[in-house]
Amino acid sequence: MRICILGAGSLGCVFGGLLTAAGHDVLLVNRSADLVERLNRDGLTLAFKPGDRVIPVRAATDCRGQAPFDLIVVLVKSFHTREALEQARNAIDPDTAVLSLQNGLGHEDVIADIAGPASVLVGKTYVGGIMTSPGRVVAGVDGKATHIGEPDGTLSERVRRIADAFSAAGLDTTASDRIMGVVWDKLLVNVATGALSGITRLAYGDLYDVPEVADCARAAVREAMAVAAAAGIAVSFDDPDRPWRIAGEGLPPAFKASILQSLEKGSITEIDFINGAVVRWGERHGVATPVNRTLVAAIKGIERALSPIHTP
Ligand SMILES: NC(=O)C1=CN([C@@H]2O[C@H](COP(=O)(O)OP(=O)(O)OC[C@H]3O[C@@H](n4cnc5c(N)ncnc54)[C@H](OP(=O)(O)O)[C@@H]3O)[C@@H](O)[C@H]2O)C=CC1
Ligand SMILES: CC(C)(CO)C(=O)C(=O)O
Repeated sequence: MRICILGAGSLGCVFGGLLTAAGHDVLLVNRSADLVERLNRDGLTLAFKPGDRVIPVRAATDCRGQAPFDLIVVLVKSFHTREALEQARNAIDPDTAVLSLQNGLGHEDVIADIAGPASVLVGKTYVGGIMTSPGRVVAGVDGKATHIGEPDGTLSERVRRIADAFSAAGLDTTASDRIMGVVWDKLLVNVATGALSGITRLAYGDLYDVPEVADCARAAVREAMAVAAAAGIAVSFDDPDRPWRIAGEGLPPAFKASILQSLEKGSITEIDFINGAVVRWGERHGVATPVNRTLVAAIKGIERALSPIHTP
């Protein structure tokens, strides 16, 4: 398959590296010329528990001159999606599937705007990646599932084909007929810990030690579950404690949720797509979301206090 990883950062490199190693024709796109040069010169190093694996990869700073891809996997941060896809327009044709594996809600609308509704695939992943230096990524793949699907839940041939290709590459992937439920399951996990990590500045080891934080996390998840129910979306959890627990499962005590990582880099965060999405969906469906609203306000305030934020 001809695949573009749009936003080859921490997570994109894990998917791009493993799909390249499995024999697919993969282009890793990252706007950093320095990173692209290193990847083309030295290959990508994926660090797994048993040891490092160096994978020769093909990288570029954009999609200029590229023929249309079979699949584009969107893995820029949520606030970069529109810009990145606009820049990749020439590499999208009616047969190109565009799959977001980003956290949060709302990416599919942006993809549909630019690539057309027929291109849109929906996905979520529990795979993790942290780029520890340019071109070296610590990968968390074992036991971490990825789910992809058509927005309407159809188990199409293309979804099955892509899921099979990902699984054969070592990325355990399911073709899902309830992908919107899967999307909300992951949203609940991010709602539980993301904003609270950013506000408290605590890594997971400490975050889980503060009972008041746990109470607040469960309250935020409870609101999001009420919104999902009002919207007719069936999530897998009935206890708000589960998403809170799952967020930290298998991660080292020093692990920091991505919202905290963004703030520590001086960047804005994906809060609008996570707790912010719960607030917007709550307004749409008549469900009050005061806890999520407050978490959004606090993170927005921190982003402002850290300004001048680097322009993303
Ligand atoms: N990392 C993880 O473990 C997980 C991440 N996710 C989700 O995956 C998405 C990506 O996260 P992550 O990999 O951590 O983020 P990263 O910031 O590590 O990677 C995104 C990369 O995209 C680059 N980029 C930004 N704009 C463009 C553009 N226009 N064209 C090409 N490249 C661009 C960024 O460059 P620059 O650095 O200059 O901004 C960055 O290197 C997010 O939605 C996140 O929530 C989901 C599950 C786990
Ligand atoms: C690792 C996990 C699941 C929870 O922190 C995450 O998605 C994030 O930090 O954004």
